[in-house]
Parts: sequence; C-alpha cells; structure tokens
Amino acid sequence: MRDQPTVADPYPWYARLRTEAPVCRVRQEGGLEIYLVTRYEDARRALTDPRLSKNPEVGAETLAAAGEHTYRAVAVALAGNMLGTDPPEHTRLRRLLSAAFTQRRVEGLRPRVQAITDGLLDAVSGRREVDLMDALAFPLPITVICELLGVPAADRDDFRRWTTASLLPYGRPAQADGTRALNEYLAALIKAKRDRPSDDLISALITASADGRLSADEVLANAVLLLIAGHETTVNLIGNGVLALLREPHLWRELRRDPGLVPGAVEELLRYDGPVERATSRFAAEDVEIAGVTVPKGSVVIVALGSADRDPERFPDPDTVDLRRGENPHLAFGHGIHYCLGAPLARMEGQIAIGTLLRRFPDLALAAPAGALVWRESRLMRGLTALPVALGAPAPAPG
Ligand code: HEM
Repeated sequence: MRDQPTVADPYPWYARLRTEAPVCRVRQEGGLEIYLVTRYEDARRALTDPRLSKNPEVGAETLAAAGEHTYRAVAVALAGNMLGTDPPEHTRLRRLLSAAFTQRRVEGLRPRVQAITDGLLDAVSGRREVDLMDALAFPLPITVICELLGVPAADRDDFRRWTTASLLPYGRPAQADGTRALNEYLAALIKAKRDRPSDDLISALITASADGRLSADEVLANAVLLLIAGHETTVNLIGNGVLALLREPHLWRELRRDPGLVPGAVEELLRYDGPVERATSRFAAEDVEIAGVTVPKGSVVIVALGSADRDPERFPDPDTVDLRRGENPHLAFGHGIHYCLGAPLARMEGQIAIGTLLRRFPDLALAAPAGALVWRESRLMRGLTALPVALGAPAPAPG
C-alpha cells in the first residue's frame, strides 16, 4: 500500500511507481483504497476495458468500506451523468449532447471565444503584474461554458467556490457541501428554465426530458457534469500550460517566433502537465488482470493520466516540453467511449488564450519563482491557485 504523492510535483512519485509497482494499491485521504494504473499501455487498455464499469454500484462494497460519506459522495458525483454510466445508458446520454460539441459547432464559437479573450486582456493591459488565473485562465472558460449552458455568468464566483470544493478528497465536509450547493443552484436554474426556455444547452436537455429521452435527474446530473468539466479543466490547461512555457523562457520565445507551432504546443502542454491528473473512478465488474496484478472484483480502479503521459516507454524524453514533438497520442482527454466530449472546445480555448497572450504580451514573464507557486488540492485535477505574471510592454497595435 502506498501513500499519496506531493501535490506540487507528483511526477517523480509516478516515475517510481511505473518501474516498481505499475498497478498498485493506494490509500486515499478519507480511507478509500484504489488500484492506481500508471503506465501508458496499461492505462490505454484500462480506459477501453468493458469490465471496468463506471457504475458506482459495481464498487459499492469498496466504497462503503471507506465510510458512508464516501459511498454517498461517489454516487452523487457520478449518478445519472454520462461519466457515471456504461452503455447503453452512456450511449443515449452522450448522443443527446454530442451535437453541441462537434468540431464544426465549436468552430462557430471561435469569434466569440476570441472576443472574450480580447476583452479580458484589455481589462488588464495597463497593469504591470496580474494573476493570470484570475485575469484569463478562469474567466475565459467559465464565460464560454456559462453562455453555452445558459447559466448567468454573474454567479460564477459562487460556482467557482463550489466546484473547487466538490473536487476535494472525499470525506472532507467542504467536499459534500460544495457538491450540494452546486446541485441546488443548478436545480433551481433548471426549474426556472422549464417555465422560460431559451436557446441554450440546459433548455435543450429539458426539452429532451419532456420527450422522455432522459429523466429529470439526468438533466440535473449532466448539467452539473458540463459545468464542472467545462471549466475546471480548461482553466488548468491555460494555467499549467503558460507556466510550463514561462518556466523555460526559450519555449515562449520559440512560440513567439513561430506562432504556427501553437496547436502542437497545446497538445504537448496537455501531455506534459495536463489538467486531469487522474481519470474518474472505474469499478471492476469481475477479477481483472492488469500488468500481472489481479484486481479483484468490486475494486476501484483509477488511471493516472498524468503518469501515463510521462511514460518513457511511449514518449521519448517525457519530462521535457518539446514543441515539435509531432505524433502525440497523449491521454489528457482520456480514451475510449468516455473520451472528452469537450476536447474540440478545450483545444480551441487553449490555442486562442496562448496565441493571444503571445501576440499581445510578447515579453510575458513569471513574477514569482516557480517553486513558490501553490498547487490546488484535488482528487482529479492538477492546477495552480494563482499564477503571478509580469505583462511586460504590450505589443504595438497592428497596422
Ligand atoms: C483541457 C480541458 C479538458 C480536459 C483535459 C478534459 C479531460 C477529460 C477527461 C480525461 C475525460 C475522461 C475522464 C474519464 O474517462 O474518467 C473527460 C470527459 C468529459 N469531458 Fe472533458 N476535459 C476538458 C474540457 C472539457 C470541456 C470544455 C467540456 C465541456 C464543455 C468537457 C466535457 C466532458 C464530458 C461531458 C466528459 C464525459 C464524456 C463521457 O463520459 O462520454 N471537457 N474530459
């Protein structure tokens, strides 16, 4: 049984596990025992293994052994949303939402995402130093997902607090309180929209439930999932990504010289320090052998995406950011049927955020030693609490 890695830099711990115990039992804070999968090939296989179910009932005994609060918290986090279901329920739920997130639909959002980014950067452009998390990394994705879902952006400070809390380790009172507050908030919003539908995704889910294509509980569960998944992650793509580029300023300069590298750079940043350090829980529906280890039926299995993406068996020189890496089959968006629905949107937001920063603030630099930055505690995510940057002189206006 292993303890947890440090929040600030889990990568040396993962490197040790990949060689010493690639599938190992870990006791999480709160008492939940999991099997952690750390190598790339095992991770990829586990993510498509139908014996590893998403239905928390399959892991009920293990979850209950960690205490009633953990069992309840996992059930609430997963029940009825597409990340907590297997086919055929998963297929039905995903189909209902997938049309909104196709590459083509997302391309249509590009001008709006650019305008939001420009507005946020205009607001700070006279300043010497800013916290990039507050100035851009948080407000950009949350504004976009609020507009898509039809959630008032004015309430965003509230759900920033609630979603952050909901992703804390199970067993902490703040985790349960945050989840409850978020659910209550969205339940009230859904109720209001039933009377006054508009042209947004939550209204579309309500219409689908009126046709009997999903239940009232599923409307709420998927709205919660989209609100959390739609911003907690992209925030950290921007934060972790910009940090990696500024930590080694030659990378920033290389991108500035050749902005055509930005899309590939975003893929490399997702691989190098992706926002989702660990995928969501899976539950063994029968005894499953992974890398020679028998994972008993009913166990909780968690794939360490952050570790898989640093596996030297798959990625040469994995601890180096290589902006020209080329082929980059990283697992930052997961793999298999639960592959991230929002990947095209997240990529576009990441590319626009980093591309626009490069253009407007070519001399952007860290305003604090990287070692002094504080990383957030989370069950799944990897992200900074703040990223102080010096903006440098803004680029002269074009033309
Ligand atoms: C850089 C940003 C993002 C990253 C790294 C990311 C990562 C992931 C990962 C790893 C999974 C699979 C988890 C698992 O299998 O346990 C996932 C699923 C999902 N993501 Fe994302 N995500 C991002 C942005 C978004 C956005 C912007 C949205 C929505 C607007 C979104 C919506 C979803 C949904 C709905 C699922 C569940 C899909 C399913 O179960 O079929 N994500 N994401």
